[in-house]
Amino acid sequence: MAKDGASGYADLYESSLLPLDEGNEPNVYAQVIVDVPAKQTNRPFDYVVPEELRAWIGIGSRVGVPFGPRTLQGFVVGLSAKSDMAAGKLKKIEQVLDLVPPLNPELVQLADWMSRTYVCHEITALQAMIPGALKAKYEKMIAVADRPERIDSRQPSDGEGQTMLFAGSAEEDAIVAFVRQKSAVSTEAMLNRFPDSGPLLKHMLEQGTLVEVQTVKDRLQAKRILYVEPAAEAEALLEHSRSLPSNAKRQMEVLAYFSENPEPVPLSELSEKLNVGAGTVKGLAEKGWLTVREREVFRDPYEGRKFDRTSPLPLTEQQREALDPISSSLDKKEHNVFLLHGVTGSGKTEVYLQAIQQCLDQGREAIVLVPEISLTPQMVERFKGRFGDAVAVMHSRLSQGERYDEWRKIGLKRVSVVIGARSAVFAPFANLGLIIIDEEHESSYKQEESPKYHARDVAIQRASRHGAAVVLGSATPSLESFARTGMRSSDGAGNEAAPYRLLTMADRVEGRPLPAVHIVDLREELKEGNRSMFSRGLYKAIEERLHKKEQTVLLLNRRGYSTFVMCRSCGFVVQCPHCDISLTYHQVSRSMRCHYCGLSQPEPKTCPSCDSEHIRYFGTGTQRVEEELGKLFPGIRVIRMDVDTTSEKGSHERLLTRFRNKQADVLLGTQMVAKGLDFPDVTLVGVIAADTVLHLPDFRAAEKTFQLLTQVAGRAGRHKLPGEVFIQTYTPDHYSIVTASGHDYKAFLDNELEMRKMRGYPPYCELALVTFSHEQVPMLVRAGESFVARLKDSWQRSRHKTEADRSPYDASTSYFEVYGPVASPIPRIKDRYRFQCMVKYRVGVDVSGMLTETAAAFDETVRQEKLLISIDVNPQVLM
Ligand SMILES: Nc1ncnc2c1ncn2[C@@H]1O[C@H](COP(=O)(O)OP(=O)(O)OP(=O)(O)O)[C@@H](O)[C@H]1O
Ligand SMILES: [Zn+2]
Ligand SMILES: [Zn+2]
Repeated sequence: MAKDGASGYADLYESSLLPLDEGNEPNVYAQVIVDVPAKQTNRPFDYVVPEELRAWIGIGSRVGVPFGPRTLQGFVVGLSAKSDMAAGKLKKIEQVLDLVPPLNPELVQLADWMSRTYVCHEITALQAMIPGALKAKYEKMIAVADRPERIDSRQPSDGEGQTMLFAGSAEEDAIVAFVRQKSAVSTEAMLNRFPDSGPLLKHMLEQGTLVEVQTVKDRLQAKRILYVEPAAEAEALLEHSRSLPSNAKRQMEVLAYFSENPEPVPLSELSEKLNVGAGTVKGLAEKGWLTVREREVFRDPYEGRKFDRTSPLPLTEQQREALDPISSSLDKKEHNVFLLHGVTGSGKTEVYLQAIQQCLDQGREAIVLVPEISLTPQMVERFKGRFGDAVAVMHSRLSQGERYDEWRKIGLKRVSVVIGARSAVFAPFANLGLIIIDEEHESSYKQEESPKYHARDVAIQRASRHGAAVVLGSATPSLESFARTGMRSSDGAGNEAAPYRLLTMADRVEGRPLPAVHIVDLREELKEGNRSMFSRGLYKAIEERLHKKEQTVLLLNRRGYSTFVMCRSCGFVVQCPHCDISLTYHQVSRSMRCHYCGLSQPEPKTCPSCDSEHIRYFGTGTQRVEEELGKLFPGIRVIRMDVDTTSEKGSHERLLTRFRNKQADVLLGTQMVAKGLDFPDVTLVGVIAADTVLHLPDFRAAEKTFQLLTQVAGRAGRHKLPGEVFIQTYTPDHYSIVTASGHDYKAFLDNELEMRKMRGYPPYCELALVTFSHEQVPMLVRAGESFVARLKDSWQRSRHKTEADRSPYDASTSYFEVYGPVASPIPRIKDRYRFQCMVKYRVGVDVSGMLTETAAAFDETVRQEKLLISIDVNPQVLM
């Protein structure tokens, strides 16, 4: 058959299978990505758009399409007048799942970009953009075997059998008519209608008169409730009322009510208000005096909550200087990325709010991303307080229904601001003006499962297509972002064109001072006989707060719990001699290993540095801290906030509200207590052990330590009362701790950049991590080594290609190294061993392309040997 598109179209006209009218609309074909995340299906398939569905199908529509023997959900990613496929092979779209496409052309293009950038299937990217409620649910239904429609390449038609179709009994005819009328019927509905038809149905299915089809359903429907409204004017209602028998008191009351309140009211509300049953209302509806109808409602997670309206604050000079460039970028509808570096309490939120106001005034829309953990009522209040019902809120603690409804408000244009965690970056706005990412340094903006995207990069992609501004805000910007504000390119870091613009707010509002920070050397405490987890300084400070009725925040970071080995006498941490990261302790083998180079050595009995015997793996739990607080300060009221106490829905908020209402003296917790909280009476912050993050086997360990300490310190003294901070540590001289105590981001940056440059880590290069897992180690080693060899080979080939047309002076970007394979830091999960290799490269190298190509060569092994290969471009977690 003709491959050429035009003649393919002509073929269709002749084809008896697809009778098309003359003078058709041009968009007769749809390109559909189907819901099968596999390499073979990772491309659009052509389908015919039937005449009757044409009005409903657009780019971004969800459809049900026949695929092999099944019906699958798919996304329409293109529409065209031509198809390269042979006409006889094309099937029709069976269903459209939404009246309005849930995605738009821009998001569909974004999915394509994501699949190429993050090495994932396009369907995986598309699915990540819609709420869980819209993920496909498949249901078996019965349909009439409509031969012409069902004929396809797999099922050559010989015309036989069709003539037999209606040669059945009267009951068979009735069944066929019934099914035909409904297009498809569930077995259940069928047996309801024809109670004894079980055997006949089976026979009809076997015979081929009926077929079993699979249809696509939503997991969740929009919620509908019954509303009652008057069907006549007030006068007429009262007249009807007078015509009722005198004992129909209830009915009279209802009519009287509607004569005064003509607006529709939910049936349940009416029943409650007037104390009448549904029967009374039904009686009146049957008389034609009232109308009862179903209406869609939104499940509102903030229903009944009042948000006091706020108006814009007069800006401080620093806020004004930060807002101006954003403002003029919005004015020009230019795409720009701003990095707003503002110290804790400098009033970044007010800058966001006023920028959003301007964006809304332009008739454009805004997205605000915040880390899940700081999506507290306090944060929501600030946005709802300023923009009221124009705000939708999306976070994971909403029920699936609530999430779906908040999301639907976007498509229905009921809201123009979305505030949410990572996935809110996909809010299907069509006219975006501004995307704000608060606490931009947070690693939770990176999704750890496929698609392994970073919300910051996705936001910038989207904004560039909309001519929108992006504001990345933080008191402790990530090194990667800061580098993009224009570090000298001779460093090799950042782009010469400085893709981000830096905006700085160096002071807290109203001249409030940053808190005074004390570093406490825990080795000294031990020397002086204090074996408690509280230093004398911190102890006294807590005691003082209890006395003054002020509040304390205590941070205990449990990340890295028990995994590194440290000397309690001198603070020495056992490190890899080749990689400058701490070795990870393995309890089972009592050994320590390096996860970058594979070095392994036994656990030391004494400290290699000071010979002390107090060397062991390190860690403390929040529960133990709570117990000790109770012992030291009898009667102290502690709120403990960690994974154990916050697993229940709403518990996080409840705990914070209790703390805000001063029902506790101390808020003790993990990283959760470090971010975004703004409580006026918190004047003391204590960090139990600052070292826990510092020694993680992660090149970002120092950066994370600095960020965490700066953020948690920033909770103290944000209002009238001045704050004080105690950082307890075994490594008081580490630059991340020293610079954090001085609130000195620049000094930290200088130190850290030096380190990164020396060791070759971002922002001096980019990373990609490939993790292999399998039940058997030899298999892994073989696969890993062969993967690395192929990848290097792919690089050699592509380098020769690109170097041919590069000027001899430009060698700077040509950088590509592969390290490993070595065992992963978590060497076994669920009985599968894990190996990894790390790729270091510079921007300009198409690492995603090379990884895709290399991985493709392992398809067979992956399938036959159950080998798993996971690719993470720009990983945040190296485990
Ligand atoms: N222009 C202003 N005039 C008076 N008060 C202000 C102004 N701007 C902000 N504030 C107040 O200053 C406090 C700190 O502001 P905000 O919480 O926005 O800081 P932030 O920069 O986001 O800090 P963090 O990074 O610690 O979250 C808030 O209580 C806020 O209401
Ligand atoms: Zn020691
Ligand atoms: Zn090493």
